[in-house]
Amino acid sequence: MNYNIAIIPGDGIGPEVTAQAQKALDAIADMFDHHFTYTPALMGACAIDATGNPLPEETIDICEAADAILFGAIGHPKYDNDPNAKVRPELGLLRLRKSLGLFCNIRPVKAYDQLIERSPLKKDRIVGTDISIYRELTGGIYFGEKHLSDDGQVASDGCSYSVEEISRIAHLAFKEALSRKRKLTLVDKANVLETSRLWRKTVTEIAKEYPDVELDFLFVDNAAMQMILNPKQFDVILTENLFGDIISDEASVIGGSIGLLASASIGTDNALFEPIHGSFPQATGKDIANPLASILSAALLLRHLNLHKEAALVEKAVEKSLELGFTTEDLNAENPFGTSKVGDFIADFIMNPEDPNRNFENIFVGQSTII
Ligand SMILES: NC(=O)c1ccc[n+]([C@@H]2O[C@H](COP(=O)([O-])OP(=O)(O)OC[C@H]3O[C@@H](n4cnc5c(N)ncnc54)[C@H](O)[C@@H]3O)[C@@H](O)[C@H]2O)c1
Ligand SMILES: CC(C)[C@H](C(=O)O)[C@@H](O)C(=O)O
Ligand SMILES: [Mg+2]
Repeated sequence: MNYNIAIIPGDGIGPEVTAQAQKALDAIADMFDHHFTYTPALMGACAIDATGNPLPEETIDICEAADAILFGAIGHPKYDNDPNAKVRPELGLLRLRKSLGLFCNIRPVKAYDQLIERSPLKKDRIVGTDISIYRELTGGIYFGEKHLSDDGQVASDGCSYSVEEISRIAHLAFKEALSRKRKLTLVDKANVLETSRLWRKTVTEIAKEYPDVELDFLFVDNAAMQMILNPKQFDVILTENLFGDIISDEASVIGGSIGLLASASIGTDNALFEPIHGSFPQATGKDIANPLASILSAALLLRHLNLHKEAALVEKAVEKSLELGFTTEDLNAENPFGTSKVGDFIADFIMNPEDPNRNFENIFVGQSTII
């Protein structure tokens, strides 16, 4: 089959990790006789440099025409450190999510057995953790009215949600729970925020349509603590935009590195796949960033295209790399492998799943470890 994939590498480590995900997709194409046509597109600081606009019109057109979008990361310190910047790379991503209607961001979190000893958290707390975070992505405080007073002394960001915005992601989260352990936790701040009270009311109403799903509620401050104290209690978490952003970075510690956390941003007509991490500017060009979040995002992309066998093979390759310690320095400080070497390993495993040792020697060239 032929698939048209838009590729947005972005800034910082974005292009490096996306290149490894592309290697994995190319290997899948070879193995399963698919054809992936990649159309590159600009977004973020690189797009500002090239066009003055963090999200050029052409990028939206390319994404709308694609079967799926693979995105790396955006962001640059020159904007992070300048509160007066008129235009920002992040605006590109926010506008893309909004204009493609990518309202549902799914962030799977798991404790890989192979990495249990690498997590900074105690083993018995995290073994078996498997959470699916459903983060609302096109509403809330991210998209509310912003204001800065003329004298620069007062600023505000409005937060609003409609029943419709809450309902459409809530239904998807309940359906996900039905296919898992049948538990859904709504994370909110209903003791303070009007928007959170609307979330509780709406989700409680929708729960009547899913009697087999156990629904519970946690205030976000407590949820942040429970995530570290007892993450195994969670199955599906449903939450609004800002809380989902924060709680998913926190949850990534369970797995051992944010460099492992993939995500799918789903809308009615489009879908975009991206690591949850940012452009990690300190690592740019050093070949040290973990590419597995991007590679696992490519696996989610394959699932979206209904290529489940293919996705499972990519996931198996990732698990093998974790098992052998074939990983970057965030997971393997003693004997780290480069970003591109990890990508080579994954592609090689995909092409030789029955004989994974075949090309190890080539890949290990220049590395002190011999497995
Ligand atoms: N989706 C996105 O594009 C996205 C997400 C978050 C942040 N950002 C942007 O990225 C820039 C940097 O932000 P930040 O430093 O807060 O977040 P970040 O995710 O880029 O990095 C935070 C820390 O996480 C670790 N990390 C991140 N990615 C990693 C990887 N692939 N492998 C190994 N370790 C990794 C590093 O220790 C790093 O210092 C900012 O401009 C920010 O706006 C973009
Ligand atoms: C870069 C930023 C706008 C973005 C967000 O806050 O959604 C990022 O942190 C993420 O998690 O994808
Ligand atoms: Mg984030």
